Amino acid sequence: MSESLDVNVALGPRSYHISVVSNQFAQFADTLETWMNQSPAYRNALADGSKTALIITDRNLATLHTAQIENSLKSKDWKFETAIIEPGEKSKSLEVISGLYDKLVAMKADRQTVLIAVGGGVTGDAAGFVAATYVRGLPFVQVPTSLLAHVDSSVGGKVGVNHPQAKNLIGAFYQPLGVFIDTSTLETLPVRDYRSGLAEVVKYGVILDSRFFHYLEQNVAELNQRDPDVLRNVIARSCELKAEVVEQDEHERSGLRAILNYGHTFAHAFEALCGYGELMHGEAVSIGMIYASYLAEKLDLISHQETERQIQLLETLGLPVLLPKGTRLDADQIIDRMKLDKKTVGGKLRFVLPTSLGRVEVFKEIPESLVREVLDELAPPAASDGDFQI
Ligand SMILES: NC(=O)c1ccc[n+]([C@@H]2O[C@H](COP(=O)([O-])OP(=O)(O)OC[C@H]3O[C@@H](n4cnc5c(N)ncnc54)[C@H](O)[C@@H]3O)[C@@H](O)[C@H]2O)c1
Ligand SMILES: O=C(O)C(=O)C[C@@H](O)[C@H](O)[C@H](O)COP(=O)(O)O
Ligand SMILES: [Zn+2]
Repeated sequence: MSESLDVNVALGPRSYHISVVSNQFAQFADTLETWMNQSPAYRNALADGSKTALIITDRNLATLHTAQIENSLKSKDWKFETAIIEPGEKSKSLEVISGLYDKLVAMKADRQTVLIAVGGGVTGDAAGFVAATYVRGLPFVQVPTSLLAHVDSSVGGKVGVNHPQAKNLIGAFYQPLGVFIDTSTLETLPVRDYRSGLAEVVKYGVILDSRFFHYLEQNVAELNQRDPDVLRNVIARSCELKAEVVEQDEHERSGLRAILNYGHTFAHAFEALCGYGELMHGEAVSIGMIYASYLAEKLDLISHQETERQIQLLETLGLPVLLPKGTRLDADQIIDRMKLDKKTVGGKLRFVLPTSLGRVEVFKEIPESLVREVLDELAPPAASDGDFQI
């Protein structure tokens, strides 16, 4: 059995652990109780004998890993119910949130009922929003099961749902009590969802760590084969990098946390305009990073060679770097949607752009004409028969 790794997210009274393990779902309930005992807010719950939980999961996970969480809870005499949502981005909606509130009401949940999200980023973001808002806050635990959720969405406390016009427009910052990552979940993850997570991994290399970017370049074959040792390193390093940023700017006030948004200004507009779920989030981020890098080239911030290295790495990991052929989005529409991005101030777009591989900055004064040029020059060609189309 491989050793477990632990990453701490130091946020004062909201500090928590990310536990990276393999084939240790049986230990989940013990780990949960340890975290509760360490938490100033929730240690009394166990002392009061309150061991109730609601598991939120999606239909795919319900027949896979969720049963292992349920078995672990049963072995420690927890009382729980399981709510199942439909898989996919469309579940990040107020309608789904409303159904989950109804479930908590029916259970007569109280402020000590633990909410456990078992699934990918969609489940984690939606469940976290319920946890942040129901009775003004429930103890919340993330059990991420997709690579994207392991390396990004389960860490840092951004929770929420989409508005029909823009991604993640409704939400909160709400940190979990802990994050339980069992890497064995990756064995059942479909390839498209797996690759989607790799896009956020590449993002960390570009924004913060050129050595990590180089490590990814050197380990493409291992990543494509889901080599367990390489994946454990990649998951732990990604969580460490994200934790370091979140610790310094938890609520995205100083601007530092915005660097985690590299590629997302374009990506979120593409996701909303193509229809939620048509492009996976990581696919949109992969494409968005190349648009942003191309914009950075136009501003003489980086060389074309540095964009090419990102393209090469993303493509060898099986990710798209341009919108699918036949996608019909016009520049005005895209710019209009980008203005709903949460980094926008006073109607002016802000972009996270690379200044070298391993470093990005937030730019406030980018002429819209230059953004339009990028959108026009990278616009996808018309589709021919047999092409994947949106
Ligand atoms: N909160 C944040 O900081 C943050 C960060 C990045 C992304 N996100 C959000 O995360 C979402 C994307 O997350 P995602 O890619 O995990 O999407 P997802 O939750 O839709 O999961 C992708 C698919 O994989 C399936 N799946 C997940 N784990 C599985 C497993 N182990 N075996 C088999 N199938 C499995 C799911 O059922 C789903 O069909 C987007 O909504 C994005 O906006 C949030
Ligand atoms: O945690 C963050 O901060 C991020 O920006 C991580 C992103 O990968 C993630 O997609 C996040 O949900 C985007 O946040 P948003 O505030 O732009 O909606
Ligand atoms: Zn993202």
